[in-house]
Amino acid sequence: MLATALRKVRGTPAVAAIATRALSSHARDTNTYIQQALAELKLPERFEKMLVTPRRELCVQLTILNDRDEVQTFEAYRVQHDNARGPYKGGIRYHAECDLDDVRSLASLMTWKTAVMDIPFGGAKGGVTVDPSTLSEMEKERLTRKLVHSFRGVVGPHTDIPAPDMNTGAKEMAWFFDEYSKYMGFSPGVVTGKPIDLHGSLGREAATGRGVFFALRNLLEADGAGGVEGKSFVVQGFGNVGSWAARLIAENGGKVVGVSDVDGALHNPGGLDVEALAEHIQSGSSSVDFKENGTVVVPGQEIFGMECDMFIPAALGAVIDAEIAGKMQCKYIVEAANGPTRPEGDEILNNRGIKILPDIYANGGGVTVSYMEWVQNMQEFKWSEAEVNQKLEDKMTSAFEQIWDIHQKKGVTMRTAAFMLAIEKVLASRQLRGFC
Ligand SMILES: NC(=O)C1=CN([C@@H]2O[C@H](COP(=O)(O)OP(=O)(O)OC[C@H]3O[C@@H](n4cnc5c(N)ncnc54)[C@H](OP(=O)(O)O)[C@@H]3O)[C@@H](O)[C@H]2O)C=CC1
Ligand SMILES: O=C(O)CCC(=O)C(=O)O
Repeated sequence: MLATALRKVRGTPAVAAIATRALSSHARDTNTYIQQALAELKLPERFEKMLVTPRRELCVQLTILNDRDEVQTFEAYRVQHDNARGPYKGGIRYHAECDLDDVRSLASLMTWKTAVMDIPFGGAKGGVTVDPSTLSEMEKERLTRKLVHSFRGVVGPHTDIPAPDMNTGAKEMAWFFDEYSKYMGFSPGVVTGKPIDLHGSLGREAATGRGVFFALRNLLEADGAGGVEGKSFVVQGFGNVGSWAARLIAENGGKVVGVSDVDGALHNPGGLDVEALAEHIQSGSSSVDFKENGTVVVPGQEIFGMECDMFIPAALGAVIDAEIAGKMQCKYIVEAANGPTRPEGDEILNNRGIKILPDIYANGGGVTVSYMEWVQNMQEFKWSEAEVNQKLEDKMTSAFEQIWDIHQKKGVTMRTAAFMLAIEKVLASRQLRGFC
């Protein structure tokens, strides 16, 4: 059916450059990757505009009273990119540098990610321009509840389902669920990534990092490089995603030789004690105060030049530009972060023979288990953690096999292969629904 659907839309001139006029770097980068896949698919230009343009963008001002009774105002965004395959889905980020362009790009990536992972959702993303470290717990709660007040008309269990992203987690999702339920009645399915004791799913907290682990293991095996054991890894960002990925790598015999966060980077060619580092950070200490034989503290930017088998960006987007790409000393990059590699960096890495497993697959474990949480909420049952992890592993493997197959058969990068897979699925749904 997909082949028929696509045959009908082919046959007109291949895509030309898309209009990037109003876009700054993040959205333009994502659109470049879409263009590259569209060119391979030889799809007509008219689809390009439709695929890159979000369905809806909501920009609001959130005003709260801070703990000193002063008025504080924050910009917040929800971009709903595409819902052809199901309700919009995507996290909410709290970050000082988050802006509409950033959220636009992240929302688009969600559309392709849910399609690659073959879960019945579309793509959206939310963000608040705020440095959460400057807010107290009470202020963060007020801000989150205000966000629900502004977004409640466009989100819902069958409409748009938010989740955690950078600097948000189970606590924020609990406030979100509670506030939304005040307006709309009991609605656990409005948001995923909730605490286990409040309709969250077992396995969701670790899911993105666990998915990254399955992804990298699949890549090494398919590429004939063997297993994780004995290989060296560098992880940029040691939050939810980076720390879980690093833990699973270490648990499976991999050597994590470098990690970084906002405070700086740690380097230990013999392999860091990841569990001890995670406990150290969890206790409120800075990563750079971690003391271990053989571990040295270096400036954060040095993480990119560390020698390793595999580099895992797990922090912000757009960190690997042309200059950084020229310095990297790894064989593989597995994109745990969203949008970490800029197109000019991507080209250099491809030319250097460094293989990149793209974000829209590599970090798809989070939204996949979010889908499982939503299913459990809607059906009012609970899967065990082992069941969730097994379903996640199956999904990660099945998506990988499809990407690898396109990569091998068409001779395109894994990024282009993943976008090709996703675009075909979204277009087929769009066409079957009548392009409305
Ligand atoms: N959470 C999820 O389920 C999913 C997340 N992602 C993506 O994964 C990435 C990480 O998200 P997540 O782990 O949830 O976020 P967290 O907020 O839990 O962690 C982010 C980490 O990145 C670090 N960091 C931030 N800025 C820098 C910097 N300039 N240099 C080095 N490290 C930095 C932070 O350091 P510090 O702690 O010092 O602030 C922290 O360790 C993001 O790109 C996100 O979009 C993708 C799919 C799902
Ligand atoms: O869990 C989700 O629904 C979305 C997570 C997310 O924002 C992402 O995958 O980037």
